[in-house]
Amino acid sequence: MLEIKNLTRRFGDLTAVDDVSFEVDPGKFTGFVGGNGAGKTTTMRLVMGLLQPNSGEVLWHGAPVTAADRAQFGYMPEERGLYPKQPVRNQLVYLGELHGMPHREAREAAEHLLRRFGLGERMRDKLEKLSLGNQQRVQIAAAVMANPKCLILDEPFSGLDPDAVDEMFTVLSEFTARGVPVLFSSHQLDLVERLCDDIIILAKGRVVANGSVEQLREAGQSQHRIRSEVDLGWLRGFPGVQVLDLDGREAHVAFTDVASEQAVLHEAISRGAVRAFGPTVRPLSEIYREVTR
Ligand SMILES: Nc1ncnc2c1ncn2[C@@H]1O[C@H](COP(=O)(O)OP(=O)(O)OP(=O)(O)O)[C@@H](O)[C@H]1O
Repeated sequence: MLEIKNLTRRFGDLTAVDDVSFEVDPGKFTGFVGGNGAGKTTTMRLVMGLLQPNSGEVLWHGAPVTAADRAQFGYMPEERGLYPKQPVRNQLVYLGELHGMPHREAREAAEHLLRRFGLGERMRDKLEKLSLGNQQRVQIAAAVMANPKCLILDEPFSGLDPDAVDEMFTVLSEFTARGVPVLFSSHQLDLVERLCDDIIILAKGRVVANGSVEQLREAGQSQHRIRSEVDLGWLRGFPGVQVLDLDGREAHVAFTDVASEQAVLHEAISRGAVRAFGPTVRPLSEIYREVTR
């Protein structure tokens, strides 16, 4: 397990990462979400030891992370690490060798990955000759090349079309299935909601929400949709109910307690047939707006 404990990093007067703590559990996809400048990249650089914290620490399996541990992490940096003018396969082989793989093994692993990513025909091409989406695939291949024990990926899915996202996710799932913790940052909330087990939301350098998608939804205000055969105007002013949206026979409401939920249901039935009554699934984008406000 990767633990980020009370990390703080300042740049002059700016506190880019402010007492940030969270965990990335084995075998889990943890999405790291936050607006521009929230501190995601800085946190990832601190995890990788590319920046030093002003305070706080990073633990790997309960002990302070070492250079040897980090050498076994797969990292996809924001600035991307590969050379545009070098052939794709050579770069992956070189990376594998840097991580201690014998040449032959590195070459086999690189070729296997590139074929897997649909780039079998492009192995000898310079990176810059590939489309942006394919360059991104190669960057992901580089991060997973040396059988990483932990993956730290800065915006791995940006610039990928939906099919490519699913393809990359399938590849990364092979690592989580083996217990590898994966932390990835993203601006694409719908994608994070769909792919992640856990989510960390960062705003102005601080963690403002942390948990599974279900936990975040439950922690927020619970909303219900009601559809009736008669007008629902009576909901306005009903005790324990906040009307969020009302359109004749259909309403979105929030209950302040379980008792008011039952009271409204009884009242609705007494006034006419109720066609729908149940909690609505809130999109992550809504929760995000709430916690980053
Ligand atoms: N080396 C640096 N020197 C000075 N300020 C920095 C440095 N690196 C980051 N910052 C500042 O720290 C804050 C957090 O930046 P960071 O890149 O970590 O955010 P982010 O969440 O990754 O944003 P984005 O989604 O835009 O990439 C920003 O205000 C940024 O300008």
